[in-house]
Parts: sequence; structure tokens; C-alpha cells
Amino acid sequence: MTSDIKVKICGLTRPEHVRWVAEAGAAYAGFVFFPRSPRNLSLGAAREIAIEAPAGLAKVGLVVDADDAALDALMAQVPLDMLQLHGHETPARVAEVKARYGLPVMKAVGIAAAADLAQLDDYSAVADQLLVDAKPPRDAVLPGGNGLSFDWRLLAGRKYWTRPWMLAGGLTPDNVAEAVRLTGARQLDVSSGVETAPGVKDRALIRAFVAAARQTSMPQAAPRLR
Ligand SMILES: O=C(O)c1ccccc1NCC(=O)[C@H](O)[C@H](O)COP(=O)(O)O
Repeated sequence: MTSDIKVKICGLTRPEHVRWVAEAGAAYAGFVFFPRSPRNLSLGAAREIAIEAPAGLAKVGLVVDADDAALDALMAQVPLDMLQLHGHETPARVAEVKARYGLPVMKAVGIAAAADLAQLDDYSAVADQLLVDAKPPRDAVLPGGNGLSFDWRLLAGRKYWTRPWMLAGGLTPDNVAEAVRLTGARQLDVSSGVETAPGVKDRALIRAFVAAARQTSMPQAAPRLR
């Protein structure tokens, strides 16, 4: 039975991670290019890992306020299918990156309160996808990948944005069903929730997460009539 839920596993750091993500049935594999992150990859390491990805597994490069020189180097060395902008990139910068590299661009937006949702409308006009993520705490070292969730009820009953979007932030195999139930998300992004330590992905957790996510879109058996 097939499921229409798509999963992105972010922060892969080893070639076997790509194999685990593919075998579990995820749709996207994410690679982090942010030096302060425990998941940061050099361009050479990223290339070695990305070439392991089978056709059909989309390779997403995550950058934070990267300038053209950094993006030029990334694009020259690592085969990617999508760029994820996870910093303070403006809508104009998102449009510029999209035009310069001709790749789909996903813009991450941090949510902590209802007022933050307005930004999603601004980015809908220029990004190919939106990543609806938890806003990082003020003192956080990382702008994402902190394993923190936001109040999913903020998305309940919302009329969705004009672009495809992914839910992210603190998802785990145990809470993903509730997250889908409350938000109606059809795409899910996870990093910390499938790790045993920051940057250390776990095969069983990846499998469990994708299985739990897919379960949410399986038709439920009809109640038995007495
Ligand atoms: O993962 C990182 O180290 C990272 C560094 C800088 C910017 C973003 C980063 N991660 C973002 C993600 O992995 C996901 O897109 C998302 O935020 C989910 O993270 P998590 O809450 O850990 O599941």
C-alpha cells in the first residue's frame, strides 16, 4: 500500500546514512553546510555521501545566509536537487538564489507564535517549498536542528500556503502521528529525532520514523458493525 506522505531526513553525515534513508522510503536526504553544526559537512565529504543517493531520493543542501561564492563552490562540487535556505534570507535573496542556480529552493521559517505565520505568505511568492520549523531560542548555537517543536495547534484548521510545505522541529517516531493529525502536514522533516547523539543518525530510528509517518496516511479499517 502506498502513502502520499513524504519524509526528509536531514543532517546526514555518512555514506551509510543515505542508504538507510533510501531503504526506509524517505523522499529527501538533507546535508548541512554550517560550520558550527555537529552535522556540518565539507564539500568533499558531502560529494562522497551525495553520490550514494539512488535516483528518486532528492538531495537537499542546507545553507545559512550563504553568499554567492559559497553557493558557487557548493554547486560546483556537490550534486544537489534542492537548496534549503535556513538563515535570514529575504524573499529577494530567495528569488536571486533560485534564478542563479536554477534549482528549487525551500525557505525555512521559524514559528513560535501566530504572528510568525505571516512570513510564510511572503515566502510563498518566491520559494518552491516552505519549511515550517520551530523558531530557535535566542541563545541557540544552531538556527535549526535543535530537536525543539512549536505549538502545532497554530497550524490547525489553517488554509494552506500556495506552495508545498514541510513540517519540521522536534519530530520523533513517537510524536509524528500527532503532529500530522494537528497540522495536516503531508511532508515531514526530521533530524534530531532520528539520532542517538547530535550528528549520529540511527538506522532503526530512521525506519521507525518513516514507518510512523506513512502510517498516518493509511486508510483506517472501517469499524466493525455488530
Ligand atoms: O541540523 C543542523 O545542524 C542545522 C544547522 C543549521 C541550520 C539548520 C539545521 N538543521 C535544520 C534541520 O535539520 C531541519 O530542517 C529541521 O530544523 C528539523 O530539525 P530537528 O528539530 O532536529 O528535527
